[in-house]
Amino acid sequence: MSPLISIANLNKFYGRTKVVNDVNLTVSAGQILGLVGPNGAGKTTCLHALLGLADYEGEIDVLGLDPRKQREEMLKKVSYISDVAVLPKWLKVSQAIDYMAGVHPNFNREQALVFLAKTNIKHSAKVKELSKGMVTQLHLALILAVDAKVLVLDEPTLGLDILTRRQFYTHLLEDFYQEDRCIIVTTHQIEEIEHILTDVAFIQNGHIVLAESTDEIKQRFKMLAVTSEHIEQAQQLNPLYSNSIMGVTTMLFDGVSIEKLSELGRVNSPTLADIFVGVMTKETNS
Ligand SMILES: Nc1ncnc2c1ncn2[C@@H]1O[C@H](COP(=O)(O)OP(=O)(O)OP(=O)(O)O)[C@@H](O)[C@H]1O
Repeated sequence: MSPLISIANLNKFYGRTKVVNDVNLTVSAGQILGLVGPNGAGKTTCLHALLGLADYEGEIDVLGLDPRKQREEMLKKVSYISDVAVLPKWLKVSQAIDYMAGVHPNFNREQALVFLAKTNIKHSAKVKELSKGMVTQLHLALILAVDAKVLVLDEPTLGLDILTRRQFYTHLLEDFYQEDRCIIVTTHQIEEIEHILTDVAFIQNGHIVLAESTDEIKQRFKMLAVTSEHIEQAQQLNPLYSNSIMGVTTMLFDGVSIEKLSELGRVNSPTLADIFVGVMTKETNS
């Protein structure tokens, strides 16, 4: 089955500065890809290219369409929540729903109402009367009720409290995710979305430094709590990073067998955040 999104040799310059550097990525049905990178790495720029919001060099195919030339057609099947999502302050919740039902051919009013019923948002309320989290929930209700094959989320939970952030990702899985759809999500709170991701791409300085399924990544990387007498031996296996706190040294390894590491201490599975720090540290030092 061909991917729903295919990005090939994507480059983007602002003036003379290259901010996206030869990015290649595919996302297939059923995948939830986390695009993770430090500030200014190029995540939003990649997403804007994908949505036809920014010009670029390279080839992007979304659902068989070219975002530059067939944007209107593409947006019938693609939903997007950006980190700067705003809704007009004077708009009533009921008007927002009517508006979406009027303009979007694939908007499902019933689904939006079901979603809103799970919140404290009143239909008669104006956007200016809602808290920041409620505005995001309203936005989410509107977007998730669009029958889209592709959902693009750029820091969707920015400014929300931890309970609302958790709720957001639970709703995403329960109310949107299906095997025939895909999601691309960027976030700095990688630990909060780790459990929902099927795939991860780490990006630094516009360049993809690691792109794999979360299963493969968990196989590849191992965390070792090294016993003191084995620290030198462990160093020789080239850890991505080494950290000593209160007399315990932990090291992150890429591609070293569990058997070998077990001889040197206790082996654990690192979190994606650990791996991200390790890979970024290695890239910065190399
Ligand atoms: N309109 C613009 N004009 C000039 N440079 C820009 C513009 N938009 C983004 N950039 C630059 O492109 C680079 C990538 O920015 P981008 O917003 O894609 O990063 P990001 O990974 O999304 O960052 P963050 O996590 O901070 O949101 C940055 O160096 C930024 O300064």
